[in-house]
Amino acid sequence: MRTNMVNRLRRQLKRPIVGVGCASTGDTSAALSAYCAAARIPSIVFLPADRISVAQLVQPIANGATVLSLDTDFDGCMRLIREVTAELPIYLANSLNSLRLEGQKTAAIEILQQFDWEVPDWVIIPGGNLGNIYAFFKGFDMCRELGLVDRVPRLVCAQAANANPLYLHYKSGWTDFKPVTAGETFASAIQIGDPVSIDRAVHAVKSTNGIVEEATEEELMDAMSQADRTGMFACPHTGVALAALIKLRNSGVIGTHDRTVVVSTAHGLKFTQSKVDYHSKEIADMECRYANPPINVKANFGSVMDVLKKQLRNLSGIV
Ligand SMILES: N[C@@H](CCOP(=O)(O)O)C(=O)O
Repeated sequence: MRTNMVNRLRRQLKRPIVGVGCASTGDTSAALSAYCAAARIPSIVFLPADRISVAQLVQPIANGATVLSLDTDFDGCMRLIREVTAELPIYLANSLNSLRLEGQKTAAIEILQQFDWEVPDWVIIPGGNLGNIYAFFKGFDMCRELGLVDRVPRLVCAQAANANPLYLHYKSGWTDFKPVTAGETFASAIQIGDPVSIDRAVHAVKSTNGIVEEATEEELMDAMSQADRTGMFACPHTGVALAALIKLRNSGVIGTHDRTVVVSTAHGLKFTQSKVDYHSKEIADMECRYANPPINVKANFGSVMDVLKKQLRNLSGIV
């Protein structure tokens, strides 16, 4: 977000802007409140009560934002803040704001730069409000227009099966878009049924010969946990994108030698509860096949040795 631009608008507009606002499932609100605090601009965030993690809730609170915890889902928060910002001089920073996308698109430029300007074959992006996929498209396409690269990657939008309006639209052959009521998902930041950037996302997918894929709760939690086993600490939304990668690889759509980037949208530390539930195998109807629960052991040498010998036998078969 360009806070210098907001500060300029605050001074120059006939009706000066008094603050910056967003509806959020926890990540936009964290970024917005941090930058606003640094730029000394008041921030106002609308959050769906009891639908975001404690770590996500506490970030805007700590940064001094005005936090409205609303008894509705993200789509309800989004509708409300659009109504409110039509009345009050609050600058709406969600992804329907084209200036916001200008900042967001730089992630695509960074990918190309880090790949030494060699275009990856695929970029997989978790999709909720759908500004992200359009911003990536905009960044890649700008680099193509500038002649920095000669093509754009194929984009994959990965949605949770419980909140999959774009996936359904794609599967229907892009016939009339229908918003859905988003069901509960561990990928709570993309628990969105009526995305504001739907048209832009459709444009991004179509223009890149892209794909929309979905992941069930079990698929996304397993994929996240598999990634963690490699030393990452992924969030459930990244799990959705990784599950899409696994599915597209298994079906042969993504080839063995295709260079694929998976976009990770949040840090796993914001979602410790779902990881704890997974590793405790406390999720109904989920096998949790990569669970790694802690072992409770009596605090004496004999008990510790017994457990370790058994464990090492299982791990290496040599003790
Ligand atoms: N996942 C987002 C939802 C807000 O959408 P955007 O339009 O600001 O991208 C969040 O973290 O709040």
